[in-house]
Amino acid sequence: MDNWGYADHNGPKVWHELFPLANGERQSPIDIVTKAAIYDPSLPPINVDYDPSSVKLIMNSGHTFTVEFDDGEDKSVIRGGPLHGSYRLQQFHFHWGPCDDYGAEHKVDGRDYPAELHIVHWNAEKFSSFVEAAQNPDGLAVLGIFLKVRNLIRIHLLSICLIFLLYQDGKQSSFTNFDPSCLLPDCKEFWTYPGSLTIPPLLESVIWILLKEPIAVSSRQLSQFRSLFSTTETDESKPCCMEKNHRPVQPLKGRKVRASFL
Ligand SMILES: NS(=O)(=O)c1ccc(C(=O)NCC(F)(F)F)cc1
Ligand SMILES: [Zn+2]
Repeated sequence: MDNWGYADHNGPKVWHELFPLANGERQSPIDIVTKAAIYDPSLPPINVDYDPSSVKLIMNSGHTFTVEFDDGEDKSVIRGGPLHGSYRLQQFHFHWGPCDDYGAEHKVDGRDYPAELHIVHWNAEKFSSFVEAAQNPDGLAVLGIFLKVRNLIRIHLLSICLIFLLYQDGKQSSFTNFDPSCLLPDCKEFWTYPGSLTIPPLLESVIWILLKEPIAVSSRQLSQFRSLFSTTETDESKPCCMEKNHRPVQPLKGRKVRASFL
């Protein structure tokens, strides 16, 4: 179990004690002030090319649930936008809160979304492993997608939840043929800025790409996220459930946010 979490005694307010980068110059998440974003017409569109067969397993990574992919070769990649070259898909996971009113990590003009999806990629053209890439300023690219509550059931997210609900003993469960591009909204307009991992060790190696258009989930699905850990935490000594796992927004410290749209 990690020595950090989201409670008062080990949460974001005290992460700097163990992880000094918490007070660094390019920390994430941030509040996207749309009026201050700089429209950059030279930004090419985002291009994802995911191979559904590269999905490996779904696991409880202690602070969220993570769907991992085979990143041993260039099977599923993201290109374009602010990126130079292709970045390889490694995993995706979610952040949520104790209720539907907040729980996403980034904000837009101070607005909270109830949850946020992070699709994590690493620069396999420049670096030989994810961990090496994670030590470099242009090593990682995370595609951030806001979730909004609409009580139409978004079948794909539902299928993830159902799969995850099947997994019982806190171990990982394998599943095949899942293409995360089905989780993306139709509109790929985005904001981009240089930032960091939003959980310790908070490495400042992430090029953030945040899609403007949220995807819809039902309130019931979000409650499934919160309840998942309560059903799987069979060991009484561990916290009963993961009711929130989002870091507050961090100071911009002079960084510029670019927009792909006017
Ligand atoms: N929430 S986030 O910013 O998308 C995020 C994405 C990936 C990781 C991660 O792989 N940590 C393990 C590492 F890199 F070895 F430190 C952490 C946070
Ligand atoms: Zn994340």
